[in-house]
Amino acid sequence: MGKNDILFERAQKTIPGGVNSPVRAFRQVGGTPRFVAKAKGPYFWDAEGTRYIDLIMSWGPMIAGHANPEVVEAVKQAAETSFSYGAPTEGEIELAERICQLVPSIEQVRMVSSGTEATMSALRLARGHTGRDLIIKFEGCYHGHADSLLVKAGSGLLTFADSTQNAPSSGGVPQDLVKHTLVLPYNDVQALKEVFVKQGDQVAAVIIEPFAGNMNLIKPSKEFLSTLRQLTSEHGSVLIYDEVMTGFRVALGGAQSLQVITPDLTCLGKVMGGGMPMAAFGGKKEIMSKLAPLGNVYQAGTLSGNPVAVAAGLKTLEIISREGFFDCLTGQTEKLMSGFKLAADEAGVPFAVDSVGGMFGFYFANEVPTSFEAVTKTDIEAFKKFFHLMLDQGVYLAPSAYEAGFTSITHDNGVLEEIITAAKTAFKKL
Ligand SMILES: Cc1ncc(COP(=O)(O)O)c(C=O)c1O
Ligand SMILES: N[C@H](C=O)CCC(=O)O
Repeated sequence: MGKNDILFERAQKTIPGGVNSPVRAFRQVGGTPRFVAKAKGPYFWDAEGTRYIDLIMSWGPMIAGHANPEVVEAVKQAAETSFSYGAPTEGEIELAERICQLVPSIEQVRMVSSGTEATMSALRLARGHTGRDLIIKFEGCYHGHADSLLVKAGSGLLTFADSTQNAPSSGGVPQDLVKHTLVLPYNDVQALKEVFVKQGDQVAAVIIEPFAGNMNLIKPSKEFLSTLRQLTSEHGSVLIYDEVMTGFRVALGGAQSLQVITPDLTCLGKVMGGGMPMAAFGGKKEIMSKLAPLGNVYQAGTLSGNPVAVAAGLKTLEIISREGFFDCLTGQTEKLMSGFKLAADEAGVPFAVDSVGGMFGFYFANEVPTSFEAVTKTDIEAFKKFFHLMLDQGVYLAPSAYEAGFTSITHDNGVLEEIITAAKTAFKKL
């Protein structure tokens, strides 16, 4: 029994399932989760001292590489002055100003401590603003674990719940609570139009992952997005871009800058906190001013705008704003995916790849899927084998075929070469 097994056994005694977030438990792929001891750049080392190339990067945040020296220094300096005040700081203003500058659809922003809080608060705000109850989400999208969003949800829910039913994907969520949540297939223009014809004047908000990353990576069509923007505008519904994953990861201005769509509200998280518990939601001033203490929509948090997280976030945003950062990250991610594709082709394995900025998806299928239904038809058994063959060679992929992958600026050519060499071996053994 190795140290990881020993730790997993020990963890399961005091932590449900041995993990503090379900997808870490390797439920889809089987085997023992790696317990991380330390990380640097594109690598982490587990409790047994084995080095892995990390292609999850904390599920997105570590875009500047693990333990980036500049971010570490900023955090150290902030920590010297206390970890939290529960009172406003100048750093929060700087971060808010920076976010508004980088994502122009955001005129005002409120900071929270997790992506779940961001989407939950954005929905409450949208409902308060419109005076309507109904929300629309899309199949396979995950927006955190707020009750009303746990219907046909992606990410970990796809590996342990039946997310095909129009019922809560989680126990403990009353049917009554999700009756105000309508779920539509991603990329289905017709379904969207039909709902708006019938119930458009009841829709408070439509929330979407603008590049879905919680059912592997699925991209929206241009027509789908423009219809979405048009219908929500026509019917006075709030369009919420959940950019917790894509914000500051697919491009400096997020998915909305690539798609040239202006949402009413945007949710951010992950990269904006540089790996610290930090997230935000923001958008039109007209809507944001409905929030307490100005308006009657209540939202609060003891640790919101935490100074140490703000320092990590500000430094990370500074790093990713440097010239060439996103060109380099995007190029490296594309190179990684074409390396995978070539290796699969050489081995005669049906395989498709996609990427945007520092986010990627690969599929054991002949073509890139465009819906949740299509993702479920990919060869999950082949994925599981591939995952373990890569892990055995020191490459750490997301332990589920329903998650996107993430690179960082430290995934340089040498690192890519090592991953692609491992992939060649893995495809040959499949
Ligand atoms: C698109 C999206 N929204 C919301 C969340 C929830 O964020 P958090 O895990 O920080 O609560 C996540 C990730 O978990 C996500 O990927
Ligand atoms: N897919 C999730 C977020 O992006 C994975 C993170 C988690 O829930 O632990």
